[in-house]
Amino acid sequence: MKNENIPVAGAHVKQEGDAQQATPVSAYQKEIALIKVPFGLAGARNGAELGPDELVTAGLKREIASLGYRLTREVRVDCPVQPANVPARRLTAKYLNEVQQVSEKVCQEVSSTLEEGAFPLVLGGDHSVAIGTLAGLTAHYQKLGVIWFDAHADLNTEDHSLTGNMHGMSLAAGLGHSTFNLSQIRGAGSFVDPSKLVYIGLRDLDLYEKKQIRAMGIRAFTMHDIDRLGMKHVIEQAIVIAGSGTDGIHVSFDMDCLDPREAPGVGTPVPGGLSYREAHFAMECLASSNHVVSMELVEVNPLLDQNRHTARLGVGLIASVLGKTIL
Ligand SMILES: NC(=[NH2+])NCCC[C@H](N)C(=O)O
Ligand SMILES: [Mn+2]
Ligand SMILES: [Mn+2]
Repeated sequence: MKNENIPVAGAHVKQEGDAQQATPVSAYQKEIALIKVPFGLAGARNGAELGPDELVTAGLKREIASLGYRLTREVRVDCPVQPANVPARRLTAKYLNEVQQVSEKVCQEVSSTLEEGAFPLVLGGDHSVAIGTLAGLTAHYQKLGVIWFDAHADLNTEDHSLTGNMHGMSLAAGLGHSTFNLSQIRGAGSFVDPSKLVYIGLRDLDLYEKKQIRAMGIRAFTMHDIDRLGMKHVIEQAIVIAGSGTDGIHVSFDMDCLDPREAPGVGTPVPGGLSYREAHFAMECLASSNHVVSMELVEVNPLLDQNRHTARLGVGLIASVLGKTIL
């Protein structure tokens, strides 16, 4: 049930020779659904549940409108919050039931958005919200490419996680490695194809995750690779890997891929991350590739932020994916 009118972001990016005025585009390219997921129980610290509202306060809707997109739906997924003084039920996968509930709701919203022909923009929340996003996307797209911007690989399973935090397990669920995986989510499609998955920004991996990346042959551009090759080469390669022979690219953007000096408001900061321009440049290249079919931006933690810096940066990066250019 592939949508013929695949809504791609940035389709209106001005090409050389275009008139100065914004180029009119057909409506389907310019429809967007905002799916807010205020869920933070699967993260390492409190506060990621405040991310969606913070991004809106930082001007997200204004930015979307000024790029000429019509907001076709705006939903706030009803998410469980931690009851006071009740300990997590399991240590191997904390708040598993809650993650499952939220994943099903996110899956439904993403599916409906795609059926309507709009572009899903999912706002986390911690990175466990990606499980629901991937579930909804795979239901719609047979061959999904994924570019995962993150300091972390989020490949842990219940048996291998050292923390029990499920935001570190979302891709294991997407690939079908963990016991809790996409097949347990009502409405989900098939697992993500590891050969169509690309990491960008990795620099903090658990031993099991390193082994998995090697064993599966997953393409991973670590910070070392970005230093060595430059973001231009990295993002171009990533677009080829995730974009060729697929129905489109999903951009899963964990704000902790950025250097903590740029994005202090994240729950699991790791030094030595992407610069402001590296991140924007990658988003701009994704926009002009015309391959991006959905995006999620996660792990904005307003409680740890300074002057809304991280949320504002997040809004800017979303704008770049949606086609905002400097000139
Ligand atoms: N989405 C994230 N920020 N994930 C961080 C995961 C950190 C660590 N690898 C863990 O499994 O707990
Ligand atoms: Mn992550
Ligand atoms: Mn991360």
